[in-house]
Amino acid sequence: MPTSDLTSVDDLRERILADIEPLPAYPQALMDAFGLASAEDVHADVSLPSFDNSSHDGYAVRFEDVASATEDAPVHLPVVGEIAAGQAGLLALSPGTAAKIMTGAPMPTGADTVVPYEWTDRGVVRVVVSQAPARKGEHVRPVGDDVRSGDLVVSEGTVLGSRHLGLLAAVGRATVAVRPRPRVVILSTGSELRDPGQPLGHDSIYDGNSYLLAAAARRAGAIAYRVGIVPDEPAKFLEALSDQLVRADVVITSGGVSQGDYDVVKEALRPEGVWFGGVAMQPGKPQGYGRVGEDRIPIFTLPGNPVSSYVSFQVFVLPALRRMMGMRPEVRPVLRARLTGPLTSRPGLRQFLRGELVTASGGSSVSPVGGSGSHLIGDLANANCLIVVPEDTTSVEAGATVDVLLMDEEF
Ligand SMILES: Nc1nc2c(c(=O)[nH]1)N[C@H]1C(S)=C(S)[C@@H](COP(=O)(O)OP(=O)(O)OC[C@H]3O[C@@H](n4cnc5c(N)ncnc54)[C@H](O)[C@@H]3O)O[C@H]1N2
Ligand code: MOO
Ligand SMILES: [Mg+2]
Repeated sequence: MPTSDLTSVDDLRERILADIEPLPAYPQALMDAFGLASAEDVHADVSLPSFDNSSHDGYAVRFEDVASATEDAPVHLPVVGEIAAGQAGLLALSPGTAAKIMTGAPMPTGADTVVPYEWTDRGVVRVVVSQAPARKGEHVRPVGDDVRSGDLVVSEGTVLGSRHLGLLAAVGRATVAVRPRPRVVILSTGSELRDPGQPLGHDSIYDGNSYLLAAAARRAGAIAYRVGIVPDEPAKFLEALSDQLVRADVVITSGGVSQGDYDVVKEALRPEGVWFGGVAMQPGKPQGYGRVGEDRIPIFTLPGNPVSSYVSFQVFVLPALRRMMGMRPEVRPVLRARLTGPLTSRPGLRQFLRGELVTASGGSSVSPVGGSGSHLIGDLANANCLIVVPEDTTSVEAGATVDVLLMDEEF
């Protein structure tokens, strides 16, 4: 197939993303929302802090009462009470008095400043203050200093990590609207495939792809159902597929999409209206995408070569899963690194070569790992990045800067 007949990587990705919608949102208890995207803009119902409180253990005072305190001319104040965190304490502090106050405890009205213990004799009945605060309000955390009631605290699409869950709890939210993890069904096609742990004939190979794809889906945040192996028979493939559709938000198949006589996926799904075609990339040239079954479940039919499956997942499936979860489609930063040696690339195809990225203070460098063959899963596992060579580039010199995408576990 001449490269002019191929669909571009970006066109297919955009077509897929235009077809995929976020899954419906539902309210989720905070801890179970970890790692999911917020499906709402959350505004604070309270301010943080919600009352003026002390940042130090010490004495609540009026600034003017202690402003002159020095080591040589300390100020003496009667201690009229004590306020710990969680205790409403004194209602009002009269001029010329002090109240013991603990970190986080509410400031009594009338007091505007806190003198830490270290600047005093820690007196119980009377306190001797031998250092003056620099300003009124020192060691006091005023209402709304951090967050004001009504502020946007988490915006829609934010992937909820520890910081966000901590903040949501801090403003009193017990639940947050999220989108569910997509349920991804994974089918490997190929009569040559065997399950790991089973005996291998001279003409059979182990099914690596369903593990690769299930792990990649799980890493993306999805729930992966690894169905296993389906032989190269259209009727059996369609039967296995229809059995699985009830529990699928997405289906991924591997194998059977190229030009071969037993390319079962293409044969079975083309009549169903699934699109099959060549994409201007290597690995991952033969691709298919469409919808199947009564519920029109999105299906990605990835090529069978293991590296092709991996790259196709990263380029097409991952952005789609992220959109379903209400996340921005791209997750990887595109890094730039200096190439340690020259490389060549096929014209008209975007090539994803395996590389080893080394980051150093003087800048990052990247070296190709292994060859460009789509079957080289050993090298795929050893690499830590993909070097992306654009369609119009056929050679890159040593020392030139290239785009690099980190592998799944590396970011
Ligand atoms: N005449 C042509 N032949 C091929 C072309 C082409 O354009 N013209 N394209 C090649 C490219 S590029 C790719 S990629 C592959 C895609 O093949 P299929 O998607 O049809 O996959 P299969 O034929 O079933 O298998 C290809 C290869 O991968 C191995 N495989 C399959 N499934 C698994 C699995 N689950 N685990 C591990 N390995 C798997 C399979 O044994 C084959 O070696 O087509 C080229 N051919
Ligand atoms: O596109 Mo295939 O994935 O080159 O081997
Ligand atoms: Mg084939």
